[in-house]
Amino acid sequence: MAAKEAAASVPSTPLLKDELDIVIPTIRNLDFLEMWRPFFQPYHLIIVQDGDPSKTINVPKGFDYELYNRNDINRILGPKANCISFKDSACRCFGYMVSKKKYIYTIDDDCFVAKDPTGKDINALEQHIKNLLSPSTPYFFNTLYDPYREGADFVRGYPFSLREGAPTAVSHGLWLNIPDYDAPTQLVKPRERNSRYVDAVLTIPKGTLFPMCGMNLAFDRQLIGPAMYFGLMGDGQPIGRYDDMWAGWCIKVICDHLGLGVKTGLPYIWHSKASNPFVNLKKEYKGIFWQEELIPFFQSASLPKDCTTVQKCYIELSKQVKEKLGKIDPYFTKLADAMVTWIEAWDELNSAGAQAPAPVANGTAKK
Ligand SMILES: O=c1ccn([C@@H]2O[C@H](COP(=O)(O)OP(=O)(O)O[C@H]3O[C@@H](CO)[C@H](O)[C@H]3O)[C@@H](O)[C@H]2O)c(=O)[nH]1
Ligand SMILES: [Mn+2]
Repeated sequence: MAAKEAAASVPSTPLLKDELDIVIPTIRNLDFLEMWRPFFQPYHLIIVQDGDPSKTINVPKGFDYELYNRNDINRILGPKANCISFKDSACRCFGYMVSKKKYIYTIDDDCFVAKDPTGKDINALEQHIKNLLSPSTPYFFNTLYDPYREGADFVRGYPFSLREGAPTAVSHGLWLNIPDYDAPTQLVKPRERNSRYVDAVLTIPKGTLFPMCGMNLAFDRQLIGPAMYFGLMGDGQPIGRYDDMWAGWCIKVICDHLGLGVKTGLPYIWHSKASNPFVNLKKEYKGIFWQEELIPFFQSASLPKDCTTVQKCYIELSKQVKEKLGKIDPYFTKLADAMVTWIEAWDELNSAGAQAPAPVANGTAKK
């Protein structure tokens, strides 16, 4: 292909430029954005500042963003703000709620641009968009992985009636360098680094749960946004670092019920900072034994046919959480109530004609 033709084939406008927000939870600084600038600059950022709201977070020049700290969250949500975690990366879900876009990409501030085996910088956002814009295959496993990818297809024996696939709701990316291990594994393998680049995108089959990591995650906010609640974690809560796990179990049950797909695999980011395993152990401790009861709950959870919207599914799930998990610990009764508060707040902010949140102290709300 001649250079001129090649240049013409590259879309001049980045994909979904005005339909996607990038949500970043932070207690640190945002210098990591410099490395992402070529890929992120065209997009609008929603920064959720955790911790001390009086601290000023400096956003590198040239980025279009809005920033919310705890005072903003309290001001916008009022009493409902108690469903948004404090001093935990779970706070990021506030960004999903205030966004007005169809798609969300969320990334941690210690995640950098990784290189593929050829040494080329990976545009993680572009790959997530490709994952979200192509169908998933939750009903029948394609052994040649993503059949919609250039140079692949459905293999012999794949039912033609299923080749249209299902709409993709979630794209779950992975990490080179520091893998997302739990504290016990971090303690046993402190020097383990992930150097294995697997060039594949897989649909997680219907009926199978997975441990969703919020570090490098994209989703279709219109298809599954109201279920992407990251729970009650951090300050004042008996558990931490199960924010994304909780959300992942809830969204997978709902995606399976609504016929939506969840993909995992490419893209990779470079995860640079290993959080403290001893601090993590304290945060995770209860989750490590609770999850032995949580997983069977989600595996057997079923939603009635009249749950035809994400909100209805989520409210029904919260009822089952209260009824079946409340006996494990009062925390789950509190969490079930917070799930309802989250949906109420979501609907308040996202109902037709809802007022956009007032401009924020640190940033320049662009809405
Ligand atoms: O109290 C806090 C702590 C952190 N953040 C911001 O959240 C992300 C992740 O923080 P960090 O990189 O320190 O933690 P990890 O252990 O690597 O996080 C992964 O584990 C899960 C924790 O729930 C989560 O899925 C992953 O993110 C950074 O951007 C911090 O600045 C915060 O907002 N509040
Ligand atoms: Mn990290």
